[in-house]
Amino acid sequence: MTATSTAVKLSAGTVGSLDVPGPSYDRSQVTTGIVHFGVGGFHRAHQAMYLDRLMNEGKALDLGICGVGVMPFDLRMRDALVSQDCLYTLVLKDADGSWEPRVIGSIVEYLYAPDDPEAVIEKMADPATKIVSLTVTEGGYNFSPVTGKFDATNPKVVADLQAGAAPQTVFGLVTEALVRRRDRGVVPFTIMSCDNIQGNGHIAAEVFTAYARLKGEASGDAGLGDWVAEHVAFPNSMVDRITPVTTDEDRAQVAERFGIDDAWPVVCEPFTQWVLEERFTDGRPPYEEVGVEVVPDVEPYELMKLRLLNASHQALCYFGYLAGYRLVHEVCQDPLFATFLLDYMNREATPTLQPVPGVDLDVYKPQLIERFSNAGVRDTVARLCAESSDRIPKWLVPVIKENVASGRDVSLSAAIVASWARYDEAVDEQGEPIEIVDQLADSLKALAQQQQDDPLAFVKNTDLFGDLAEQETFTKPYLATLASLHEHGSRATLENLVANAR
Ligand SMILES: NC(=O)c1ccc[n+]([C@@H]2O[C@H](COP(=O)([O-])OP(=O)(O)OC[C@H]3O[C@@H](n4cnc5c(N)ncnc54)[C@H](O)[C@@H]3O)[C@@H](O)[C@H]2O)c1
Ligand SMILES: O=P(O)(O)OC[C@@H](O)[C@@H](O)[C@H](O)[C@H](O)CO
Repeated sequence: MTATSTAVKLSAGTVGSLDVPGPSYDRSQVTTGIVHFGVGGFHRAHQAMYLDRLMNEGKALDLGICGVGVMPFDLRMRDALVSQDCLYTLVLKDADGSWEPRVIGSIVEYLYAPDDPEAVIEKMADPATKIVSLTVTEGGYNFSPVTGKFDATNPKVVADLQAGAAPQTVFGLVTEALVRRRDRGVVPFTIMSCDNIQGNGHIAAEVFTAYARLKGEASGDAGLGDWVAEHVAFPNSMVDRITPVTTDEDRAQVAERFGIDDAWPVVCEPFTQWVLEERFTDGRPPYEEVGVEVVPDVEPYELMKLRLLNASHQALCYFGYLAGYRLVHEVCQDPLFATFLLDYMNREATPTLQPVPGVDLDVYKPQLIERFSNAGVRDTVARLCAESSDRIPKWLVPVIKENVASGRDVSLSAAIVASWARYDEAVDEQGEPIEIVDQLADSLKALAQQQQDDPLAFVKNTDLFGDLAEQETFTKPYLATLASLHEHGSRATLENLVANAR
């Protein structure tokens, strides 16, 4: 879709003339101090926005962001950002239909790694770079959710480990930069994960150290893994802001409402939260001055967010899709679904949480339903159904395992897993095909299709579920829900689950 003819192409030259707030700082004076892998919607709605807030106060101007993409998909982001001097419009969409725009200027350069891996490595090796941050999705960490160990058999990792290979992965690129810093006597940067993974800093430490050990072994640099483990900081963080995929309609609306021709604006909800562990090797922006909670221990916040918000997203998406919904707010404005979500949160997620400093869960949980119900955001059920094999094992399976181990009921969590298994049969309740978007789509569909003969086939996948298929506390409600989904459909199944929970 092309922007309306009166819209002005966003650029360093035009930003000052727009009728929308933008950088009050001189971007030509901003230098790179943060390298970020995975510049998608979320990074631009969250970390880059917080930094822009600081820059608007005249701070952190030496900590501008250099975005890096490693995936083919990132070519589009490179072209979009480079065409507009890395500026973009961030639009907060309120439930009342109002839109609040701001042009963000904290990303100052963008490198597409396959174009020039050496440039990316040297950017990170530069002593001016203090932090390498990541939003590379749950799958980007390349670890088994069951064992927590790095997958050294990934073909791209295997290729990066070859002597003399130009690195393609975030592991290969980052490790080479760390080697250069070590050899040049430069303090290592902090690796700051901003992905939705419990203990994201611990996991980042695990996978980057594992890669460094393998690289060290392959290149005769035996101490490399230990050096990374000892000298690199990996803060944990809890990150939160619902950021749906930008649509062509969003682009057209940004042009029409604000007169900005922006190749890739970002839209999101007004709510934002970032709780960050204080653990950095070489300083950090004074994030606490712009609303970030910097704390010694992030774990209670992470558990709360991943098990209440993210797991609830999975709780609503398959049942919602099967019931005919395509937009998240429509699902959550349906009282049956809202009740089911709150039942899951109260009965099964909450008993696995720790006390969360400063947070009243009785306020937080209904607030989630309100956020999900924001009709302005137009988040899609499809976004939540995608890459489920990276999400359910990391967010919901730990809740189930903890409850099973403590002898508590898991009926609702088991039902959510059953709804995923039913969804992955790839045919909806009207007999129409469902497109399963998942890197494991083929194997998941094959398992789901076997469940007419073997109803436990899907959950016998031990890579995703460990030994849950052998736990009767889990299998009993799982089998009951799966049978009900086949026999009565999504809505009637939910009605029954909700009634039984009373
Ligand atoms: N969208 C949200 O509401 C939201 C909110 C909180 C946290 N997050 C976190 O941010 C992540 C990204 O979300 P998004 O909305 O920006 O998605 P997105 O699809 O817009 O961007 C994802 C980015 O990750 C990159 N990526 C994917 N796999 C990779 C890999 N193996 N190696 C390197 N880069 C890889 C992609 O190329 C892309 O640049 C989520 O997976 C989640 O962990 C998202
Ligand atoms: O982006 P993912 O894959 O981590 O998960 C999908 C959603 O649950 C997630 O993006 C939420 O919208 C987000 O975590 C809200 O802060």
